[in-house]
Amino acid sequence: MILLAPMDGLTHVAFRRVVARYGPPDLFYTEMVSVRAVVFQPPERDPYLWHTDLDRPLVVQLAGREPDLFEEALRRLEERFNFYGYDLNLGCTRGRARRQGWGAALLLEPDLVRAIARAARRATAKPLSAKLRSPPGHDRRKLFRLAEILLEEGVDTLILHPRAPEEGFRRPPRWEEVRELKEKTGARVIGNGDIFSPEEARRRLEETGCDGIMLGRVALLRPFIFRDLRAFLEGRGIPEPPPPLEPPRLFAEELKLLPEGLQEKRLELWLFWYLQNFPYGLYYFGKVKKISGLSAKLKTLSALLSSEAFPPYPAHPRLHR
Ligand SMILES: Cc1cc2nc3c(=O)[nH]c(=O)nc-3n(C[C@H](O)[C@H](O)[C@H](O)COP(=O)(O)O)c2cc1C
Repeated sequence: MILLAPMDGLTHVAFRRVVARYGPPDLFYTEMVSVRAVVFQPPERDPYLWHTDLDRPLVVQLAGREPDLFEEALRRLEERFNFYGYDLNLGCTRGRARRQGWGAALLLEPDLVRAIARAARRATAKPLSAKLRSPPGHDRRKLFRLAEILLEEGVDTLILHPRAPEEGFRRPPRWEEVRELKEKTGARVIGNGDIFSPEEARRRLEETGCDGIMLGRVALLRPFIFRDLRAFLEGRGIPEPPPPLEPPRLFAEELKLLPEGLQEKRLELWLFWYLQNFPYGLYYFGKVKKISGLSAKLKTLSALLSSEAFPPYPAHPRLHR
């Protein structure tokens, strides 16, 4: 199983459709959606939940800390849409999540995790995953205990990004924890973290015996990675990359699905990552950011990228945000 990771501000419907047009993963994930927003606003009008037939099967990732809000949010989503499944965010380390005590903050609250998983399971019979970071200090005992709790409460897939919250993206992920989690639980385990090429993807699958991998930033740099990875795993070799201007053109077309007020910001957020494919990418990004308007931005990009080509894999982002 190859999954597209949830990424805040980035894995919206427009981006997912670009990915789908090149070659889809087995499962798409939305960016995280707050349970509070789902409960207190009309979900149909929430662009973070918009989706189409192309970006399917789609899992909605939910973030929050109140079990009753998880339950109510899931009921509302179940009544209105036909998502493939849901995911509980137990890994986000961003400021908002830290301040409000959700995401990775929940790794230290096993009783609350149990209550959330139980409430979620009451509200849906669909596939339910939980995406975790390793607990602080890479405490294995805590990791296995959390896994046990989640599985007891009916979560069917564990997705592990084996970095502790305090590490941000600084230290390499400890993939041996993915293998141990699989061995220890026998559950469906998906590994995530620092896969930047088809070769690395295959190595992680082979080394850990996990059931699948989830790709995040490499998909921002190469939205066609799922096509490449599938071809590579099937022994067909990696196809030629598209011209560098093609993904931004497709992206700008698909952005029309989002509210107008969001389109330019979303293009910028993505270009910050995408342009890191190229040695002077951050300089290009600075130039494009200064120009206002979608079509003016594209025109500038077209000049900047006209003599660029994708370097071979691995596609490493040089900077984080
Ligand atoms: C910009 C950005 C936004 C992210 N937003 C989310 C999110 O909404 N929910 C989540 O569970 N993880 C989020 N993550 C973490 C990714 O899903 C993933 O676990 C992490 O990037 C490691 O995978 P990678 O090395 O393949 O990028 C985010 C990561 C990045 C870089």
